Amino acid sequence: MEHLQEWRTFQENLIGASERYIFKTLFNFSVEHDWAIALWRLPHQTEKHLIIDSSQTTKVVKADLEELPEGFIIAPFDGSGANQTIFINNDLYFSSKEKKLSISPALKWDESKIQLEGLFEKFSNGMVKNKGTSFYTASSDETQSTSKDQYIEMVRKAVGEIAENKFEKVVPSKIKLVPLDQNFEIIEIFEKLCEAYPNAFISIVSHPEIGTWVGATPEKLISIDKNKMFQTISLAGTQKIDKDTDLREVAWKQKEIEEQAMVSRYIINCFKKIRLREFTEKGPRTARAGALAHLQTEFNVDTEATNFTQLGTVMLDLLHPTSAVCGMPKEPANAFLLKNEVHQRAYFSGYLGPVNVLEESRIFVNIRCMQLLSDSAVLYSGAGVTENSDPEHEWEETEIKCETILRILKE
Ligand SMILES: C=C(O[C@@H]1C=C(C(=O)O)C=C[C@H]1O)C(=O)O
Repeated sequence: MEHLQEWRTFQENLIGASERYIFKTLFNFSVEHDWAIALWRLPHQTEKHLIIDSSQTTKVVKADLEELPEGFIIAPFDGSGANQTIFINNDLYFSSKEKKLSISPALKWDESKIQLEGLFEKFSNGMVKNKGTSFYTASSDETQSTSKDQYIEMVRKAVGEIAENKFEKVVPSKIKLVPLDQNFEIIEIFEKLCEAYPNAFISIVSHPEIGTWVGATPEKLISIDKNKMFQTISLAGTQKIDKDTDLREVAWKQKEIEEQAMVSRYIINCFKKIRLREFTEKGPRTARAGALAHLQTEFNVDTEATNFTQLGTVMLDLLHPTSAVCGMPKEPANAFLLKNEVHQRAYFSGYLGPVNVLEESRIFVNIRCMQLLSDSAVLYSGAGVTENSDPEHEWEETEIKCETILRILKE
């Protein structure tokens, strides 16, 4: 009974507190206790979700959406390397809509009570008011930005190998090291990203093992909604647009049209592999991602009508990494990247998102993102190279893609 009263007071305090204060307290408390955190906002929504895994263990998982409990998944670009697919279990869940913290029924009340006592206290004392928000910083080997010459050389080499028919498309990436402002405040960055990019998936993953990744991605990998509808998209082709550009007026060149068609073809091939014919295809149409426009085609499947309940898991396995971030065919393009990219992609161009939260799974490609080090950030971006690529133009494209995050850091 005593606990119940404490819990009620705590929930009442939450209602009176600001969203930022709540996020900050939950981050600081989690980092003090080695708990993992994921904070996100879905495209076209205002509700923000935060989950905490209080197990103090790193959960390495297989991306099996039907088997996994409620939580948040983050997978690297290359699962055969040093980085692994990690799951953040939903032990504690906070929604900005309900302004309520819920404890997973799987957590035993007595045990969690001991852990949460400090949190109750922290909240009522307003102990974090004058402190910045803490986050994990994993060590990173990346100490140098990719130079323009380096990148252009890599694109030239890629065009050469495409001319030799080694592959059709490849997506070389680069990194950009940026010092962090002394007053860097991660929650403020999150809020600004949410505001600037209403149709992106905004997220922060902060985990003792993998550090902190922040992103504003326009690219859905797969989703399964409450009605068991499956969706994936092909997103590629890039051009800069103004704030008030009418998307219907945006024209595309042959290079971009072909580049995006390749991604669609890749998705349809995945459907073919599993003999699934009952999908609908919508597009391509122009989609906005901040100051950029992309070409996008939507693919939808009713998994109940087709009696294919594991479609999400099967497609996740087949699709990743798609030709939007790796290349086509996958194997030779991937071999090119392994050989020619100097940096580790780690979780860049991997995937991430909530799994089975409120009966939905929404997984996105981790692009337009950065990894946070203690006093700097590593930004990542790539550009699709085909036989018609102009190296200088591709470099410019990677610069503009970095701007998605960079302009918010500079604000
Ligand atoms: C690889 C990135 O973006 C991908 C590549 C695109 C392209 O080559 O035109 C467009 C959208 C994304 O699928 C990135 O943002 O880093």
